[in-house]
Amino acid sequence: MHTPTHWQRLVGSVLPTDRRRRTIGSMALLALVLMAGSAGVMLMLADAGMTAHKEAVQWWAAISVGGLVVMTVMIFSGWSERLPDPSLTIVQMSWTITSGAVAYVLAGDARGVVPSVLAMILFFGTFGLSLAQVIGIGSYALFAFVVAVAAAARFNAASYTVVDTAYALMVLLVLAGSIALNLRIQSIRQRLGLQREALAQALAENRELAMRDELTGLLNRRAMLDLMLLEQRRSLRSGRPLLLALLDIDHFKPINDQHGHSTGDRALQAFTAAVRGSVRDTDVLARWGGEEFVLMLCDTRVDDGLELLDRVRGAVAQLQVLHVSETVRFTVSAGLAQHMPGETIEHTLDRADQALYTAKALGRNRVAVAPSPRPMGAATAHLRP
Ligand SMILES: Nc1nc2c(ncn2[C@@H]2O[C@H](COP(=O)(O)OP(=O)(O)OP(=O)(O)O)[C@@H](O)[C@H]2O)c(=O)[nH]1
Repeated sequence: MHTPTHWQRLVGSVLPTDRRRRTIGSMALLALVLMAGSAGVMLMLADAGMTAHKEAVQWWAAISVGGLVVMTVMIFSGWSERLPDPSLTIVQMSWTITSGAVAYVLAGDARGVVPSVLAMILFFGTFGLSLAQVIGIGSYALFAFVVAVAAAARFNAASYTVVDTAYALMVLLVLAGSIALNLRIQSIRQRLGLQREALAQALAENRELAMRDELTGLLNRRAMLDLMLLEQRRSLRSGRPLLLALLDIDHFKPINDQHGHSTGDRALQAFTAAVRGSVRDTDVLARWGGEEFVLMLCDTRVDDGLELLDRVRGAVAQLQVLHVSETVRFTVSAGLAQHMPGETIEHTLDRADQALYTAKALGRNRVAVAPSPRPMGAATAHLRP
């Protein structure tokens, strides 16, 4: 078993237990650490006399870090959950951009540190924002720094040199580059999202196709076997009877031979529709192969199953499939078996098949019931004309 390290235990005890909140909480913590680091650098520069206004830098550091501390507490306490964006990404980014712009004015000769922090801030929200939000926050950053560059030029007009112009250009370049890259990442994310959706849909369609017979749309043999095994367990637990019937269209080969394969196909489709129209939604019909079908009747007694199969037989006998000017008609024979506790599904199907054989042998267009399995294997089928 995985034993958490001391560090993981420590982080686990601080972060919220809810997974989503833990994720946004850890992002907020990261933003706070970055801001605290930047504030530390600014204070260090102020101490070294590199910035123009030492006291103002101290106030700036306290307010910038303090604001993020408040937001982090709002996230960790769960308070932000009542807001439209509980991660507070936009608020945090606006706060840090504003504080970066102020730092640019206050940093004096040290304003060269600002562009890298700015780039970090802008990439911070890349994965949590929509395209419109990226454009919005990018425009705000552009506005804030244009104001900051103008303010820095005005307040330090006396000592303004070409280096300050270079810093200003650098800030604007970093901004433009970050926004362009962010937009690119957004479009890649969007494309990936669409691809993921298409893939999930294709997978679902594939799964469906693998389970279904193409001609009739019914469950195929493999899918039906899985379903029967599931119902077998249910029936065993609940004690409710489970019936399996094998249905086989009578003299189907002549239909194909005389009227063509496509008429045969239409006959199979008409047969499917007729059977489905005669049974309950909970009864499951599957194509077992060729012109043979399996019908599973859950929670149904043999007498009721027989009555239902008789109804199916009648509905199929009424079918008319048109071929040129002729009408093709056909009938169906069925073998019914009740699944008995202790026997396998394959064995129940074998008994249904024997009953079907009996129905065919006795003239077709009829339903036969398989007798309960006997230890000696003696089997005689009860018949319904
Ligand atoms: N059109 C069409 N025919 C199929 C399909 N699958 C199986 N068949 C045909 O079904 C016929 C089955 O014929 P047989 O097994 O001899 O049985 P039958 O003629 O129905 O005779 P009985 O079952 O004894 O009444 C064959 O001609 C197969 O080619 C299918 O998907 N489409």
